Amino acid sequence: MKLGMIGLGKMGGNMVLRLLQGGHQVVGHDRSEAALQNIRDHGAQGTSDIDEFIAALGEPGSRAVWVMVPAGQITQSVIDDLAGRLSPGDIIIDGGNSNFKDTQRRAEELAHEGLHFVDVGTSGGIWGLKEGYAMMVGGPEEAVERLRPIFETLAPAADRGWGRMGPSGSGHYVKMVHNGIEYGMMQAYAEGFELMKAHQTFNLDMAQIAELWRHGSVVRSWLLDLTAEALKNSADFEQLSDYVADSGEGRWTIIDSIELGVPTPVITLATQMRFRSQQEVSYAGQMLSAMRRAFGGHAVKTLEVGKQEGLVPEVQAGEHPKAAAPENIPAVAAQAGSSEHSAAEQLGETGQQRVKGDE
Ligand SMILES: NC(=O)C1=CN([C@@H]2O[C@H](COP(=O)(O)OP(=O)(O)OC[C@H]3O[C@@H](n4cnc5c(N)ncnc54)[C@H](O)[C@@H]3O)[C@@H](O)[C@H]2O)C=CC1
Ligand SMILES: O=C(CO)[C@H](O)[C@H](O)COP(=O)(O)O
Repeated sequence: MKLGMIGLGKMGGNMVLRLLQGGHQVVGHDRSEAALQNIRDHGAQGTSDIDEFIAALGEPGSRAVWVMVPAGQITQSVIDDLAGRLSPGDIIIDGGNSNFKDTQRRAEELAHEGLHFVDVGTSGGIWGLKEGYAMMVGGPEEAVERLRPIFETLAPAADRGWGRMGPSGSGHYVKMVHNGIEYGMMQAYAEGFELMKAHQTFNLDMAQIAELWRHGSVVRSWLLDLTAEALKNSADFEQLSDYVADSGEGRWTIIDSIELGVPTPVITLATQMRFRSQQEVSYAGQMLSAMRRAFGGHAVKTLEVGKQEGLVPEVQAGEHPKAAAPENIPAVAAQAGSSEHSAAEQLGETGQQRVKGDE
């Protein structure tokens, strides 16, 4: 079958290669010359000229274009552009991680133009080329049937790993929940391993445990396989930042759970943990420190930039990269009126004195 592919990045590029291997004819379009060259090197036609791309797709009414670009505004503008160029009977496929509500709206709008819209929640990442892609398909049955040869080639096997979920939006909806589950599973592994690493009594080897659990354990999974591989290369692992991005699917899953009144505590907390990781400094955390200092006279940690405040850490500084010991502890000690006591004790006394003074 002939298929047009717009977006030849990590996903679209490899999907083109898998389709070529399956004997399909593919025309690719991307803004990136390197991405185009990659598919040309493997025998596909690739062009950055959208008119040339459309012309190469075949007869109006029988054409199919798979869109595999970043979700959101880019997907919207690519679909808008396609809608103006295609004809009734043609199919647009959105294989990205689009919000299912956008998909429902797009399907309705495109139906008015006589265009079929098929949403495909696609899973498999960069491994899909070799292993095949799991595809959760939504949209009109007739259009999905026409695309069967494409799904059968992209899937891990012709009769497995893909299927029509229901009407437009259902494919992206199921993929959204899939990714919510992904967040929860990832978070559970990450927490368990962090706990074992912190429990220093046994000096446990994380790489050894991850590898061991891959074989026969109840918690073995593909995510664990990838984790075990990552832990083998400790030099690479240790230089990773703890910033964890999120591209929307977790947030939308939580919104859906709120709208339906269905509890999703694991997915929700896993998503919230990503938000926390994305903060350089937590305003809420600063506020907690301010309150503790105010009501209890407790010592609090300061940021590097806030050293001049001269606050005393309760715990030895340097344990957390986001906090540092103030350098002017002696100044605080002097202020507290005694250099005999520990700085933390002195700060506590200062707090008590201030409360007394206020009365
Ligand atoms: N990377 C992953 O593991 C997965 C990604 N997805 C989804 O697949 C979609 C694509 O993701 P990736 O391939 O990872 O992204 P990517 O960033 O690797 O590739 C996107 C490609 O689209 C091209 N592009 C951007 N704007 C364009 C435009 N206006 N016209 C033509 N080409 C344009 C870029 O040049 C790039 O080659 C996204 O919606 C993503 O959420 C879905 C499942 C897994
Ligand atoms: O769909 C995917 C995997 O199934 C993509 O890798 C997606 O980008 C992962 O979500 P996030 O970026 O929010 O971690």
